[in-house]
Amino acid sequence: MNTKKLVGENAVDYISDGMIVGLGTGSTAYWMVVKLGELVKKGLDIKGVATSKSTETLAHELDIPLVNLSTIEKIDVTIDGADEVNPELQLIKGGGGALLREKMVASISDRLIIVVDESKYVSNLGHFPLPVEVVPFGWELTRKQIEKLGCIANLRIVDQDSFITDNGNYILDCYFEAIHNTTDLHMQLNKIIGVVENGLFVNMANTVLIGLNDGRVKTLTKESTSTT
Ligand SMILES: O=C[C@H](O)[C@H](O)[C@H](O)COP(=O)(O)O
Repeated sequence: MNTKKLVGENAVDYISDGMIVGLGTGSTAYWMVVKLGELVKKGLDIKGVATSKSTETLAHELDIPLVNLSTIEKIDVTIDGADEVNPELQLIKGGGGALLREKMVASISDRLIIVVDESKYVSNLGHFPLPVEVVPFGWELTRKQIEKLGCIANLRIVDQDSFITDNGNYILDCYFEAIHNTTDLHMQLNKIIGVVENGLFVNMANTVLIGLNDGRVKTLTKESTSTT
């Protein structure tokens, strides 16, 4: 069972004609974008806003019309993946390095819908290392400041080189044993000079769709839970 495909495709039910849609990044959001491309070919009239260069490329390949974030004031719905989700619908994102653009898009979205497989649903955030985007200048100093908050922060390396985000920055993957006060940590991290943004999404998601191994999809909102 490809639960990422299951839940990604399921999420397009939240999209309708005339909407501006935030297009998430990653291997789960991918399936939503592909399905949306099929619907656009059949006549669905929407405009997308990409959360990364890779999603922008995919949307172009699928002929999904895009608008630039700078030209709009609000997005009707954004559908995106996550690396961890807790029962309060708080998230860790940025495993693919797209957290800054994802957070900018989410911040002007009327509704943020998160699509994950069941392995991502956890009681406490923090087992997955928290990605923090930092400017390359003086990054070792920034790392020291971040580590004072109680973690080990590793520079993300890909193919033996520093990973560079779409915005030209580095990612520090921060290993906290567990993250209990997400609001405080979010604020403390973003106060450090040199930090651009962190991967904690607090009070942003409205709905989480979880693809279950038995082929069903669980829908979580702050008020209710249902499985279909
Ligand atoms: O930077 C990447 C994004 O936050 C992704 O949405 C997140 O890492 C989940 O990706 P995936 O669906 O590939 O596990």
